[in-house]
Amino acid sequence: MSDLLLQDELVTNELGVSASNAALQRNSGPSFDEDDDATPREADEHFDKLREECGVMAIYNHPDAARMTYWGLYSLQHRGQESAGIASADGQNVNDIKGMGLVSEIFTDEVLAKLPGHMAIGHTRYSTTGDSALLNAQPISVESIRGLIAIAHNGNLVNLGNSRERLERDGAVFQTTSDSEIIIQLIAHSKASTLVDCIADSLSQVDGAFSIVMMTRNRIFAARDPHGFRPLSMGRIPGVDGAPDTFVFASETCAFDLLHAKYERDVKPGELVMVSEDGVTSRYFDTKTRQASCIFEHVYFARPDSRIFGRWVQKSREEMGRQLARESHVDADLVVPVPDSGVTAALGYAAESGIPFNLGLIRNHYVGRTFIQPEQRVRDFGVRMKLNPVRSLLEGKRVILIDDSIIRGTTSRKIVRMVRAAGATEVHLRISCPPTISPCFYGVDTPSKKDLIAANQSVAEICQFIEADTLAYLSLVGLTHSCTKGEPLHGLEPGDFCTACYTGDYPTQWVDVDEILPATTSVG
Ligand SMILES: O=P(O)(O)OC[C@H]1O[C@H](OP(=O)(O)OP(=O)(O)O)[C@H](O)[C@@H]1O
Ligand SMILES: NC(=O)CC[C@H](N)C(=O)O
Ligand code: SF4
Ligand SMILES: [Mg+2]
Repeated sequence: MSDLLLQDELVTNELGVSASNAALQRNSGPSFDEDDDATPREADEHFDKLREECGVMAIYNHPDAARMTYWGLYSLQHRGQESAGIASADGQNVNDIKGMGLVSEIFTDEVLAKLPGHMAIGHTRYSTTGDSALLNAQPISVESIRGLIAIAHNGNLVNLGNSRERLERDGAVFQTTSDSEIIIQLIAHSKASTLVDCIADSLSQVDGAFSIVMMTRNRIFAARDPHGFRPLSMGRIPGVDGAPDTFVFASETCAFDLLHAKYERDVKPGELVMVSEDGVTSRYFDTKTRQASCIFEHVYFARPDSRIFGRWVQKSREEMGRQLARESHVDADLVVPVPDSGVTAALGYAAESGIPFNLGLIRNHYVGRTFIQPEQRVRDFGVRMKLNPVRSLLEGKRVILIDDSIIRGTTSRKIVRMVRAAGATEVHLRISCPPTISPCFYGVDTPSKKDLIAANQSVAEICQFIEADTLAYLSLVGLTHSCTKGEPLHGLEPGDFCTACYTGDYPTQWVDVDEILPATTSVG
């Protein structure tokens, strides 16, 4: 038994926070059976659509632009599963088709045939402002004196103030209750002389997180907010036999691989890129703001096969695991990841500690992400439906479980019990980020403070609640180090990340958007 195990109170060291649970009170809180009273049918009836983040995609100069966008969105499905849409243009007309549900459910061959043209933009949505309804599905198109313009947005605006009322007084007719439409209405009502100036003018008026792609009948635009909260990359498919190249923009570079597009660069914070028949041009609408890219993209959201903010997610996650092993070692027989997002960090932890790695929990691939399910009963059932222990691996073993984060504590509590019930003699939990103590206002729908377990309980109390023998989180220094280590050329410095959900120190002023745009399906 390690020293860590013998300690019963919160242990804070230079790098991390940890706690042990030698005096487990296994009878405190609801019992396993009480937690599990949702039947499959009840759970199914209450199962909300999975909610993560939005994905955006754009393509310029391809004969089958809508189909390419479809494939790109398919790779970005993990960023949003509530609704999806594609708008295409052929130089004259813009058409769009949107629907509720998954990309593959909405876009059949027949539907894609109704989206002609060599340009397209697309979106997979997970709502943060405005409810999850067809009218808020994206791309959103608005007619202006400069023609029709369509937008797809990942992020969340925070300074909406009275801009919606002001625009309505100027004659804007809003079609949606989402924040994204404000950007496009500001463009349509800008007094600047050219479309590019109108866009730059609009983008410099809004604050918060926006990685956007836009399309007119003959141009594509891509832009990122000055903090660079959300990712957005540009890729290129070389033209065959002297034909012009195809340009692609996507939230994550994993979308490029399927299209045989080569990653070229990130759209920079505060940059507006335009692609037209004259080629690619770029300008900055803000150069003074400090970068604050979302570190949670590296911890949880993005796929490990994506390069985010100039750095492979796989590299960051593996290093998080290694650093976690250095900060909070515990003697054990087996390192077991909590799939999916815990897998890469667990590989790093095992490599650094020399403790064998194995898949002691098997994931059902037909159940998605659970942490933002609306009802506790459903979340409880969702975890059990999704993850199942491998008794033959766990029996008689001292197990270290590795997960990327604890939000409400639902997953951890279930998994620790599950692994113990499968015969593990000790269960130690290691988390590859610091305690999540504050909600996000920048496009990730983490719950309010009252539901974030680490905002209300100490690490020792959480350890007791989840019934682990010990619990330790990665330190903030360890996390930023893991996302920057060995990246001298393209990556970010530790200070270039937003870490507000671990510190409560937000890079922008924020307003609760629900107060400004209440979730309602009625418009006008
Ligand atoms: O403390 P909780 O409220 O339970 O939330 C934390 C869990 O939620 C996430 O997993 P999720 O199932 O959403 O997705 P994943 O398959 O990508 O890990 C995260 O990876 C944790 O496992
Ligand atoms: N998660 C997101 O990026 C959401 C985009 C936008 N705020 C919406 O609610 O539609
Ligand atoms: S608050 Fe957290 S989740 Fe939100 S942008 Fe900042 S680091 Fe990312
Ligand atoms: Mg998980």
